[in-house]
Amino acid sequence: MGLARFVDHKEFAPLKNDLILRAARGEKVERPPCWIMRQAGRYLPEYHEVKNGRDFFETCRDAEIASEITIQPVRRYAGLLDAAIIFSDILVIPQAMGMKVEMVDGKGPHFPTPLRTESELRTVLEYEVDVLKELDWAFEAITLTRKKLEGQVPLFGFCGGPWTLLVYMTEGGGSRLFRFAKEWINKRPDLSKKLLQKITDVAVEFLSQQVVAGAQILQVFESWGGELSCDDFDEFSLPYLRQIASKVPQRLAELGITEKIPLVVFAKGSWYALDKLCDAGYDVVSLDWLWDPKEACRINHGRVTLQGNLDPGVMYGTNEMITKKVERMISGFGGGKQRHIVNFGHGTHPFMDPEKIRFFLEECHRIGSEK
Ligand SMILES: Cc1c2[nH]c(c1CCC(=O)O)Cc1[nH]c(c(CCC(=O)O)c1C)Cc1[nH]c(c(CCC(=O)O)c1C)Cc1[nH]c(c(C)c1CCC(=O)O)C2
Repeated sequence: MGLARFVDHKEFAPLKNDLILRAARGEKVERPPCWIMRQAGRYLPEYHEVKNGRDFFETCRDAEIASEITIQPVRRYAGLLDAAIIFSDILVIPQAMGMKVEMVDGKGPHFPTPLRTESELRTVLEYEVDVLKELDWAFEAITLTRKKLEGQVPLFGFCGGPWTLLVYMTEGGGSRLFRFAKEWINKRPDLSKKLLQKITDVAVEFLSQQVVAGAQILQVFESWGGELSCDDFDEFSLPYLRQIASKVPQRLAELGITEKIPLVVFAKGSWYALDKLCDAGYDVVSLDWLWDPKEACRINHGRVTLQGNLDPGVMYGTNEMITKKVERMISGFGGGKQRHIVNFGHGTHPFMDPEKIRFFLEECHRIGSEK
């Protein structure tokens, strides 16, 4: 068991807006809280200005820059966003596990030596991961961001889901066919599960230490969930997502944090798993835009708070269209006064107009406050 970095939470300013925490707990709220996956990043001119051509992971590792980028959308959309999410990436876990990951401009992540052989995989299994040491920069960025936020909104910590990280580690980057990841789970399910377990152990420690550093709510991004069949999701994703939800509170208690930290899971594309995800130990289940909110609410039956799920592509439309889709979303989730957090069904795109996103947020506030 590693030690904790010492961060005195009393030095953090009191939270002025706890709407998302209340909604995650299932309380009745005055309007649905709003935030957007990838709300920091390439669609914002101020992101490019601060990044200034630097390497992506270098910007993540610089606490000053990462905190500035995290706060940019909160500043630009003053009063419209109800959470910040730390500027980092899901691929920092594979890095902490000893793998090299580069971010290639215009192409996305690239692993020069993906896991293709048993001996390569065993090297990662045997690698002793010191989460506090390998990811110290991430914790430093969280602590600094939390201070700079001055209690305006809660700060999200996050990590990748184990299956999604296995995909990147074996494919070596984004993929269309998932040939190598599918080869691993279908040829060597035993070894695949060992890797998933190792990633899970690192994820539990990483998420818990993010809370020690100052994160107030956590999200697990199982972005490639929908590439698994229903059967395989039950075997290669769900058990590890469940473990994360049950072990993070245990680890937090060991680390002296007794307050309940809301946990969010986003398993993109795994529509067949909604019922099970509502019982997986998370407070919030995030939905992609393929869901009809009414149908999702029917299945959920009030067990968790649902997050989502506007098609991000609506941002390319007219204001009238945005209004119409926001109305449908909020009324679909029952009016937004309970068990709903507004979000997109996936992240922003680099081509989006920041003013459309402002309009979207304003409409969510207006429509979500009605009645
Ligand atoms: C799959 C995944 C990744 N990273 C992430 C996921 C899960 C969410 C999802 O499904 O989209 C998570 C992530 N990545 C980033 C954040 C920051 C916080 C935020 O949401 O604002 C978060 C939460 C920044 C980023 N992560 C990345 C950027 C772009 C970096 C740049 O070129 O400036 C940002 C702002 C790079 C990245 N990182 C990843 C990819 C595939 C890419 C390339 C994306 C692309 O080209 O569109 C892996």
